[in-house]
Formats: sequence, C-alpha cells, structure tokens
Amino acid sequence: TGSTRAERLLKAVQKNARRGDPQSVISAIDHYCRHSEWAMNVGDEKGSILDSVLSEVSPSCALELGTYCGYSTVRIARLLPPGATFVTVEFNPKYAKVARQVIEFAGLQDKVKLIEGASGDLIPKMKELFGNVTFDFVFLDHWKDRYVLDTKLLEDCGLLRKGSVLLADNVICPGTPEYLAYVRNNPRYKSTYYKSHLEYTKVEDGLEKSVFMG
Ligand SMILES: O=C(NCCCCc1cc2ccncc2s1)c1cc(-c2ccc(F)cc2)cc(O)c1O
Ligand SMILES: [Mg+2]
Repeated sequence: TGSTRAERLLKAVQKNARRGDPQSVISAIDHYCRHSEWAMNVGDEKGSILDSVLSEVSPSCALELGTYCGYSTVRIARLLPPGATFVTVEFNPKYAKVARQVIEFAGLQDKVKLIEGASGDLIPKMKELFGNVTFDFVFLDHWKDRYVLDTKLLEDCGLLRKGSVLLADNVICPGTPEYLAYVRNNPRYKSTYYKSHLEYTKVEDGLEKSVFMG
C-alpha cells in the first residue's frame, strides 16, 4: 500500500536533514511542508513564538498533548535545560511510530518520553507514571475540542502549579472558542494572544499563552 503523509514527511527528514542536528530536522520538515505537502506541524512562524515562550519559561518539566510527527517535540526538546523531564502524548500509533523516528534522527530521544494513548486517560496517570510531577509548561496541540476538558483535568489532578504556562496552538484555525472563553474569563489564568498564521499558509491563526495563578 502507499505511504501516508506522515511517512513521506519522515522520508524527507531522512533524505534532507543531518543526524543529530535538530535544526536541520526542523528546516527539512518546514521546507517539505511548504513546498511539497502541507502537514499540521506548528510550523516555523508559530514555532518561533513557541521558542521564545519556552526560553522565557525554561521548564524543568514539560508536557505536550499531540505529538503528530514530532516537529514541535523536537522544537521543544532542543531548548530544554539538561535533566528536564519532557512528556509528549500521541493518540495515533502511526503518528507515534513516525514521531519516534523523527525524534531519534534529531538525537533527542533521551530527552523525550513519548507515551501513546488518549489525553483523557493518560493525564490522570501522570503522577503514577512520573512521580509527583507538576508541569511548568504545557503545549496543547491535540483535539481542539479537548483543550478545555484536559486543562480542567490538569488542574484537578494537581499537575499545574502557580506560574505554570499553558501554550495552545490553533486557537483561531481550526479554532478553540470554548478554550479561549475558559482561559480569558477565568481569574485563575492570565492570558495573552500571539497573532500569527496557520502553518505554511496566509490564513490567520495564533497561539494563546495562559499563566496559571494557582
Ligand atoms: O487537528 C489538529 N491537530 C490534532 C490532531 C489530533 C491528534 C491527537 C493527539 C492526541 C493526543 C492525546 N489524546 C488525543 C489526541 S488527538 C490540527 C489541525 C490543523 C488544521 C488546520 C486547517 C485545516 F484545514 C486542517 C487541519 C492544524 C493544526 O495545527 C492542528 O494541530
Ligand atoms: Mg496544531
């Protein structure tokens, strides 16, 4: 059978990037998705905003919901301080298989714990899996209609602390209206919108940064 979009993206990394060089993996994916075949990576424009928020937070414990092919996983892992804990959650086993290979090609496999399953099932298991953790940084990039539910779940499972930073992708396109309403009208969050564009297009999209006030 033919390859999937994710597998063709992996081939482009293996062909055009340099082993152990995360920046070359990022550039190879951006070039492929801009010039050959669009894919739902956060992309270079929103990726630069992700980079700057990460550099501000410098998290020692980070969570990503929605790994896909591992593009944002590589962007995040390459900027984490040594010894940081970074967990990324993927629901689709085919995406997870590709992501593991992309992360390994970048040489970042020792910094990333990729777990497969649904966010709603795995979030309540985080303390059991990784010790009594709280996340300093959470990147939301999974099912858009799960952002609010999973944010509430993170709160209820004691996985956020005063100052935890949530960064949500796609708050305009495909859009997460309930999530924006939740974090913007909630005294427990200080929210900032970073206007940008949908990856590799001129369509408006943006990232919402929300600091949990405890
Ligand atoms: O759906 C998107 N992303 C989620 C994929 C769902 C994968 C999941 C991971 C996981 C982990 C744990 N539990 C449950 C889940 S479900 C997505 C879609 C677009 C887009 C934009 C315009 C279009 F015309 C068409 C697509 C752009 C983006 O940047 C996206 O992130
Ligand atoms: Mg996204």
